[in-house]
Amino acid sequence: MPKKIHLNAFEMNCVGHIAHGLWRHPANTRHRYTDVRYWTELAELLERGKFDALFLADVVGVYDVYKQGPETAIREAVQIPCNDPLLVVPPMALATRHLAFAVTFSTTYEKPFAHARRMSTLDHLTQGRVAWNVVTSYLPSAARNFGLNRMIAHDERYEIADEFLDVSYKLWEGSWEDDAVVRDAGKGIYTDPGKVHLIDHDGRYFKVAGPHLSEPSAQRTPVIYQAGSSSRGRAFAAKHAEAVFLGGGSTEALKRNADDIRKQAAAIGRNPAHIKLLTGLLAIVGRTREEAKRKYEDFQALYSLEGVLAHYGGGSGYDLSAYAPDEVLTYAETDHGRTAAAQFTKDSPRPKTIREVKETLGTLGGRGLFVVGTPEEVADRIQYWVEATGIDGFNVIQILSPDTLRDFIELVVPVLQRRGVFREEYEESTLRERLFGAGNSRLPDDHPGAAYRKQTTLT
Ligand SMILES: Cc1cc2nc3c(=O)[nH]c(=O)nc-3n(C[C@H](O)[C@H](O)[C@H](O)COP(=O)(O)O)c2cc1C
Repeated sequence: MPKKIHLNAFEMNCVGHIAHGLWRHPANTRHRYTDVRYWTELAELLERGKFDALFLADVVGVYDVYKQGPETAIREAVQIPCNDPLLVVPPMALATRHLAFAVTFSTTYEKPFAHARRMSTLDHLTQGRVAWNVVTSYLPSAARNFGLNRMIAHDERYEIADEFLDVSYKLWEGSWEDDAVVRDAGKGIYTDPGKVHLIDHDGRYFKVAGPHLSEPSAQRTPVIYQAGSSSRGRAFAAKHAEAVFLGGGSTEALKRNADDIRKQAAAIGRNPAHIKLLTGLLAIVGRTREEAKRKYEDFQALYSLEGVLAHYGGGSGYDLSAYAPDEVLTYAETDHGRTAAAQFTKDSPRPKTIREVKETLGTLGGRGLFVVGTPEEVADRIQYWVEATGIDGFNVIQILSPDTLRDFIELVVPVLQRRGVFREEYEESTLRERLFGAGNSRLPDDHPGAAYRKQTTLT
């Protein structure tokens, strides 16, 4: 029985998410992102395509590393303008019954008590169809937006994230017992106070008394996504993540990271099968190879290297405008994203000049798994990558919205379904059940969050 593949749509509440410059394409409707119907139409399309979820990335600062300022990012719409990822979820949840939603929030800048209630509210409203992409953030401008002069050091951001998750688990898993709400009109008791507990967390970074303000939702803890692939990021993923969005463009790097996360998870007593591993996929599909190639040439002509360099500068910390073309890019330990910093340096089979890095970045698909072809050819590559890396699925990137996903759903999904590697129908389920099987709406017992269940004292 071939492994069923998981598919998310990789999106962001903005005009320029990844395919920079393509907002200029006449068929692109991304400028409609401020219209709620843009989102409900996308959700309905994804549900028709039987996708697992819509994954909404987010940042809380402007990309201002490239050319030492935000001008390029602003001019090129590189993740600015950009709206809140969470507020588009309720209307999409109303327009669908099965599609789930992963929203990105930063443990470096959010506060755990308010965030825990926000996520419980979403889990209630979506009947358990929500995930949280846990990020530590990598933009210095984000630090300046939240009262800091510079970013907190890279590894310390993960220390904060570890404690943030512990506080969250105490609130989600331990504060309310499953039978706390009695709603006994005769006795006038809505909730049994003996079954709602303080958490009295007093840690290095957070002090939270509790109790949680939300009653238990279908999943309690939302499905935990994570996306950082540095060594500290992988250790964090091995402890907390239920789904990891792996960076690193080559199949070798992906396999290496996937194997390492599973090995680290097993070493701390987690079943590695309780972590799904995904990566980004850029697929340009046509009914014929010629049609696909024409689309690619059409998109490449509009792809903006300046926009990509602004995006890469924020993610990696490298301002490539400051280098001569023939200089070799060498790894520098910055406090930005180390996955991005490693991609063309220590993760690259050989040193690359700035000219070569710019050529790769300026080519659509240059940074990850990329395929141009017929539906069968795209499905072939998808199955090859799953077998070659051991990953469980993909975050499908949009070039034109919604044409890219519509092409994928109308042309590639039926091939994957015919080959028995993708669902033909949804089962009634929460997102966690969809990933890990019926009856698994709550965290598995081997997850660190489960340790806070059924404890009357949570300190
Ligand atoms: C594929 C991928 C997607 C990511 N998406 C986001 C995002 O939406 N928002 C964000 O702040 N960070 C995002 N990140 C950054 C990571 O969450 C993490 O904060 C950053 O990479 C630093 O971690 P690292 O040094 O372990 O890579 C992403 C990283 C990767 C590899």
